Amino acid sequence: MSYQYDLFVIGAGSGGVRASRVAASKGYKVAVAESSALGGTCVNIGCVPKKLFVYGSEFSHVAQDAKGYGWSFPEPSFDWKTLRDNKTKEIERLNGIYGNLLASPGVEVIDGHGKLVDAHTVEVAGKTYTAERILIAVGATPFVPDIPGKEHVVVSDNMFYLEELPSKALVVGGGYIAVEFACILKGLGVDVTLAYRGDQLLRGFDSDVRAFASQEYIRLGVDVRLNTDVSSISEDDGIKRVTFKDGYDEDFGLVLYATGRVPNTASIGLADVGVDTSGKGAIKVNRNYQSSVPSIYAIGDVTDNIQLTPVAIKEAMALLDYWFEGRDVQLDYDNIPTAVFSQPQIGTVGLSEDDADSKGMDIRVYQTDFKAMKNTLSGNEGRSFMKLIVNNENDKVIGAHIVGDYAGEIIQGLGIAIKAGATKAHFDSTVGVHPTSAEEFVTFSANALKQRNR
Ligand SMILES: Cc1cc2nc3c(=O)[nH]c(=O)nc-3n(C[C@H](O)[C@H](O)[C@H](O)COP(=O)(O)OP(=O)(O)OC[C@H]3O[C@@H](n4cnc5c(N)ncnc54)[C@H](O)[C@@H]3O)c2cc1C
Ligand SMILES: NC(=O)c1ccc[n+]([C@@H]2O[C@H](COP(=O)([O-])OP(=O)(O)OC[C@H]3O[C@@H](n4cnc5c(N)ncnc54)[C@H](O)[C@@H]3O)[C@@H](O)[C@H]2O)c1
Repeated sequence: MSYQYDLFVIGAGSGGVRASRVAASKGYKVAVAESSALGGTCVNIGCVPKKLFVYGSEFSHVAQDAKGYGWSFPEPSFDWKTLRDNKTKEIERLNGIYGNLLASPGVEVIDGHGKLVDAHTVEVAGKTYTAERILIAVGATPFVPDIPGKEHVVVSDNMFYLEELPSKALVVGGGYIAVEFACILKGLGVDVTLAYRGDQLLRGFDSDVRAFASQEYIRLGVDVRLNTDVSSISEDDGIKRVTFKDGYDEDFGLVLYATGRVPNTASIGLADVGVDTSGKGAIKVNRNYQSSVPSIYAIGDVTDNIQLTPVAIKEAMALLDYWFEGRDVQLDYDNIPTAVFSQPQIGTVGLSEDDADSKGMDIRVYQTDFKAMKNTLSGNEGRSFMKLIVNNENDKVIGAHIVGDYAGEIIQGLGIAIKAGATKAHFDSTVGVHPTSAEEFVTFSANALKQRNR
């Protein structure tokens, strides 16, 4: 049987772009269908514009912090449309780069929504295309719970194109997107309430990190309300009236729901072709990213594993090795470093203290919190936190956690050390970089041992 393409990819996001362009550069005839902009969530409505907004937001502290260093500025002011539109120009520049990345190895880009017709056929805008293999990399989309008035809320996708910034906003959720946007909005001058239904933000992170970060968000001026959930929302003349489950009402200019993301599989014909999915619509794959239909593969957020860009990219590379070198995929999902770009940032890699305890491991924990040097002259009260978890059985460092400036940058290097199996003795024998916050990780002494009741 001959097909038009060796590989047809649905979705030109983090995973789909990498798989398409590398497969084409290795000699496959490849097409990719994209229903929106090249680059996917990360480039257009995720990591990249989000980080640009974080930078924009952080400038709000500069004038205040610089005073103690001798600087004075006229009263600062902020123009939302300048930030929003400069961000959009930068994203459009990146879209062009992605177009070139795909064009140069000869990937054919097809505009439109891809839908499976059978195990080897995809339909896009009324035309059908056949391929020996189909890769589904359609990502995920925001999930909003079914509450009365859900039509009055926005999701992260909308935050990048708001016409105006509200003066007062409610952010609902307690994960990455909720805390990142609560801090972005606060820095941009919005009065922010962050409502989370659970008893602490950032489920899944180390408990001390969660408590410390939450305190720092409060210090920043975010009104963090735990054990709080919304029962309904109504709108009058643009003002959103939110009724909370305890019966209390409050008005906001904007309500952002950041309550998780679900795989983008509602309308791609999976059931018709026999591709198995989980309850949430995630495509079930084996270790080589092959679905229940052998010619159809899936990577990235659509499999609802770990929703991070570098994970989608690594999965694409692992799948290419499987196809081209015949090597079974051995991707190691342990010790994936990650950062939350809140203010302050969080960086984390390896096990939390809670994870290690629940595995019954014999551990010791070093931790410290301190005022970073930059905050001394500025008078900024913000503090940093660092924590190292060590396995007593073999002295290996099995977890590192930071809340503070540059956490995302610092954790990348610690990720390498932990991946390489570094012990506490290796950390101790490493010469610190002085004066930095990161040097705390190589100078933890017995004085920093956490008293644990175990
Ligand atoms: C606000 C936000 C901030 C984030 N920040 C970070 C961060 O800082 N760091 C990080 O690592 N991760 C971050 N993420 C997560 C990251 O964006 C995703 O994990 C990553 O983009 C997943 O890549 P993917 O290839 O699976 O899917 P995506 O990048 O989502 O790409 C899927 C593509 O498929 C297209 N598509 C969907 N359906 C179809 C169809 N039927 N036909 C054709 N095309 C289709 C979509 O338009 C999209 O372009 C963030 C996510 C969000 C929402
Ligand atoms: N810096 C980064 O790397 C980064 C940034 C943003 C997003 N992401 C990725 O995108 C994913 C999605 O982000 P997210 O913040 O939407 O999801 P998340 O899973 O991190 O957080 C979702 C939050 O919504 C809450 N929630 C879920 N259902 C709810 C309901 N019915 N009512 C009230 N609250 C509810 C959850 O308890 C949780 O706190 C993340 O898990 C992450 O993998 C990464």
